[in-house]
Amino acid sequence: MSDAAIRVHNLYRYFGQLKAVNGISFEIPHGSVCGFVGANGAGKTTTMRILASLDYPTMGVAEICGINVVHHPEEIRRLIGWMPDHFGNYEHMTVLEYLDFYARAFGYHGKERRTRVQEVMEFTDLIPLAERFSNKLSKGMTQRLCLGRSLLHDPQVLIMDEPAAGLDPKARVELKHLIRVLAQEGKTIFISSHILSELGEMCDSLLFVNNGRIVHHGDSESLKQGTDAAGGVLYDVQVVGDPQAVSDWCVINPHVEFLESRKKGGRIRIDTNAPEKAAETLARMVKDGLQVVDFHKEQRNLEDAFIDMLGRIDRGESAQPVEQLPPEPSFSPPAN
Ligand SMILES: Nc1ncnc2c1ncn2[C@@H]1O[C@H](COP(=O)(O)OP(=O)(O)OP(=O)(O)O)[C@@H](O)[C@H]1O
Repeated sequence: MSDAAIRVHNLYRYFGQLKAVNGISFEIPHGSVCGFVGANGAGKTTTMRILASLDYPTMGVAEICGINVVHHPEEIRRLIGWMPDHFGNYEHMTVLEYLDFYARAFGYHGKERRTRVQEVMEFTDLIPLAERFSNKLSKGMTQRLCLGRSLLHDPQVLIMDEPAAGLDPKARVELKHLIRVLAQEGKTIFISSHILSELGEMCDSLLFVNNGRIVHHGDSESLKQGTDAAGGVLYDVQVVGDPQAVSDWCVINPHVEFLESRKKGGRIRIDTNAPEKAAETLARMVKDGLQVVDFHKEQRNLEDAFIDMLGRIDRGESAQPVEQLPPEPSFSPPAN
């Protein structure tokens, strides 16, 4: 048995001929924040719904804290907080009534119920909105209400499907702050989003999915510092004196290409990822008389790195889907 908070092993979900989830495997350790990224239709919601025990896989295993989501859905619903991408709220029900209703549904009574609702409203800053009708909230307030609802039973694992979609920048910052606080409290958070730069900031790891398969699982740095489409690495070089010296030097040196001028030097491309090659290039520059004051790998943003990776996969080049693990026994969903 795995001690991961979330474990998915060779998971498949077919809708007729469509392979929405096509053999994915990953583990997310306790207390970490993992971003789930992919284009529209990549299979994120389907995977999350299976983890939330709202759908059955065609084949494979999904576990939360070592508990199988298909075999023990009731236990899973105690362990997880589920924040769907769309959620319904009720007309003529205030924020307070709404949360109180769900607290009852979770089985809380009397003082304990009032305390839970109060704590959640404080955390999500909903107290000033307690008497507001829940269907008359802004998108940001609605998301805070949805987060509050998912936290009522103090779940260990939070599964959030596109929580930042449609939020203005201020509401996004507020949501990010709440997620950070929850992470500091030790909750495991699995969050999907299209806003890659924000995910990179708040996640310990990123899981990229494409056409139902995992294409990258690692931290955002490893993705941003990857190679370009042809395997080269980009560097920023700054020199004292004439910046033209950098481009002149590149013309007569193999394996190095000058890409564009910068105020104090230029942007160059070294045609291999090997660090020795970078060290050798820098040493040669200095030996040839360039007064180099800065020489560093260019940081690409996550969007560019992701698009680049998808391009390579489409062309059948270097990046490959993460290796598939041997299958575990499949099962048939219960008949009910
Ligand atoms: N109940 C269903 N019946 C048939 N096809 C479905 C069903 N649910 C999802 N799909 C299809 O499965 C694929 C994956 O959908 P999914 O919603 O998981 O993607 P996603 O990555 O969450 O996309 P988005 O970012 O647009 O929400 C899509 O092609 C979708 O149309």
